[in-house]
Amino acid sequence: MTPDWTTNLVEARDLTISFGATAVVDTVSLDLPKGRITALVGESGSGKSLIAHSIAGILTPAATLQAARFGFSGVDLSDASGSGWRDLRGRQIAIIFQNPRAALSPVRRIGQQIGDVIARHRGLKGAELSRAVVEALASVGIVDPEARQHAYTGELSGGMCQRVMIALALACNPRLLIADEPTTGLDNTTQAAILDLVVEQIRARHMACLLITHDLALAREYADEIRVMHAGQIVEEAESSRLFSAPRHPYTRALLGASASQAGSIEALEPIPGSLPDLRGDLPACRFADRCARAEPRCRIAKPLTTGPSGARVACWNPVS
Ligand SMILES: Nc1ncnc2c1ncn2[C@@H]1O[C@H](COP(=O)(O)OP(=O)(O)OP(=O)(O)O)[C@@H](O)[C@H]1O
Repeated sequence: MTPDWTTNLVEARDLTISFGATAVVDTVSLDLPKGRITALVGESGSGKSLIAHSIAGILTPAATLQAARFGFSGVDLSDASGSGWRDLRGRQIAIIFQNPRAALSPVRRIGQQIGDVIARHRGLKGAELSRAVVEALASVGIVDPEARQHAYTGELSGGMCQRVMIALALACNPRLLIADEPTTGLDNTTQAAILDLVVEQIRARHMACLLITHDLALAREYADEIRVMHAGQIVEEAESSRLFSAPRHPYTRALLGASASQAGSIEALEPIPGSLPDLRGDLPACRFADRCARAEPRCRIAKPLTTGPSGARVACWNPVS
């Protein structure tokens, strides 16, 4: 199929990321549509951050990346020397991480840090630059931005630092925001405020957003689309409302059953059987097969991808109907 750049900002087909002979991300296909939030969920170690890093261009050089297609609005993301790559990584793709305090300089005032980015990307100077800095801080809900621009990160709360990170990320009007566990470590109220802000900005700017999280409640509340990862493979893809009301892959079911927010009560919590497989070993085609009560012999040989009537896709021979 030809890429659909009117709908999607990023299209990956059969993306594989390996360390030596070990494929830690295995033939993943992922689209990031404009104006929508796509959440990548799964247990720790399932490959979520490596996918984010590969899109952002910050994948460790120790990793090898292969893909049938890996593009951003027509620019090849796998070709670091290609034209457009530098502009893409510097301007059009922004990433925010957990622990914003570590990503910001402790010795420069926050207004100066935002000013540096705006000056570099938009070429503003003097009064125009000062105005843009204050506007950037105001747009992420920093109260009294005129005064706050002079603060150092040590004088701000964790939630305020994340707002500053978001202001920095959005300062050059990127088209894609990657949010990698952006609210881990923040209290519930601050978490909600930060994610409300991210959603508001994504919608207003018609950006695409990749939200990486292990928190299913958060994905359910804020994402439009969910992609469920297990051991480097995407096992189910669906709109958020559909995935949570009718999960079809046995792993998705197990993940929901093991989540305190989704199980309904502590008594109803059920641990996921087994653990993530050792990716260095001999793996079945479906990497969940050894943990799955519904596995069949063919699950070890091939992994299907079937599309249901709602458009949801499940990589399973024997999905829950
Ligand atoms: N530099 C590296 N060398 C070898 N293996 C690596 C390296 N970086 C990551 N991996 C492996 O790749 C797999 C996926 O890691 P990744 O960080 O993407 O997972 P994740 O789903 O984001 O987990 P978490 O939620 O804990 O961040 C893991 O098995 C990890 O051990």
